[in-house]
Amino acid sequence: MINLLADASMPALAQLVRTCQQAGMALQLETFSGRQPDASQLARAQVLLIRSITQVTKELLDQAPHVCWIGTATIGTEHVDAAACEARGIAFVSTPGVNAQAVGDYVASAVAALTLAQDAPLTGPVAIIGGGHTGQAAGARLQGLGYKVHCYDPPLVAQGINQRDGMPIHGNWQQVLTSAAISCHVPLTRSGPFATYHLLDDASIAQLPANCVLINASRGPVVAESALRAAANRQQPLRVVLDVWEHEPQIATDLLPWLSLATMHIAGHSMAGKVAGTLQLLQQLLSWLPSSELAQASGTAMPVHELPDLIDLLQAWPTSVQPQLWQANEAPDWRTLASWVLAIYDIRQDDLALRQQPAKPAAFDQLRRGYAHRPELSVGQVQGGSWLATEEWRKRLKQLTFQFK
Ligand SMILES: O=C(O)[C@H](O)[C@H](O)COP(=O)(O)O
Repeated sequence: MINLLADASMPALAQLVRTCQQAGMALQLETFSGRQPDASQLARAQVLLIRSITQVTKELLDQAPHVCWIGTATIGTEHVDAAACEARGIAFVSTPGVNAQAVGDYVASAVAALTLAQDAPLTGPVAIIGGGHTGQAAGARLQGLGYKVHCYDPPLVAQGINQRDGMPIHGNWQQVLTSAAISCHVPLTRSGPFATYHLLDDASIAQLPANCVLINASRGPVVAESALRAAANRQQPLRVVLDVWEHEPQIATDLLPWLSLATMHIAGHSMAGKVAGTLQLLQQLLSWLPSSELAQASGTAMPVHELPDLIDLLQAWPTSVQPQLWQANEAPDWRTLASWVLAIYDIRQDDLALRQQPAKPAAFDQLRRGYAHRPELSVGQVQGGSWLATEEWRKRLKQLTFQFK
């Protein structure tokens, strides 16, 4: 028998484990709520399934002598000491790109809400910082909304990559700082030639043009909160959107009145993104098990392809797959597109929810745990006139992930 210890907020996990058990696998599931599992749970576990809030340190590993596989259902991995896992022969996997579509939607919703609030579209190009999965998704959504997008990613440039999905890739930081909007999509790294810790510091933020939109849906410490505080104190006219915070689960409550939009690290929390994370972990676990020392303990090995697929799993959350239909006889203008985005995912509701809570760490965690089953923009379907047949509009609707006939 293999003991799986998992974060309780992993949708679809119980169903997936049941499927494995029905196929004859000897798996036993135990869950923990909150940030860290307790010592007795760790002492029993052989497989650990986590999300971003669980810190896997040497101390945690000391309490988990039987753990030989750790999977995080997230894109970011800085919460896991990967070197310590390797030193103990523990396999460690993550789920790259799994909630990138949700993060792209979040950025689209932020820009839609801010432009409608000022009744004016962005007036210049948009900079994406980081051309990985989430950066590409955010860049595509913004191109779909009609903006010119460029991407700052010196590591990609160093590999000779200068273009991705219609986005020029460059290493010119000044070009970022003169953009009408900037959206951060980098992992948090504290050392090395491309460290991202405090990438947006006081010197950079002070240079941003008036009315610039700055979105951080990557990791809190990428944008120095002290630099935002200084900008707020000098009343610099910026529109800052924070989903992540430098000292989570404690948020910078003093900044809230100055921030345009503030949310509780939920940019990637579409239902499809969360379920896909759980599914991808189980797929990776089933692929690894037969060659591992746990092979015998797990009994019959179930082939990965026998796991249910994402579409089947999502049927348990009908609102996350329900189509949203628009009829448009003429090509939509920027306001209409923004309203379509907000009709599916309205970031302003998440902003309101955070501002209504006493901003204590426990309340932040509770808001995240109880987060609604958010659909992705891909539930949007557009029907209309001849404009839909043009190559330009087909491309833009695809970038927004809307379906069309
Ligand atoms: O790295 C990621 O994938 C995201 O930041 C993730 O959405 C965080 O969500 P959590 O794992 O904390 O639920």
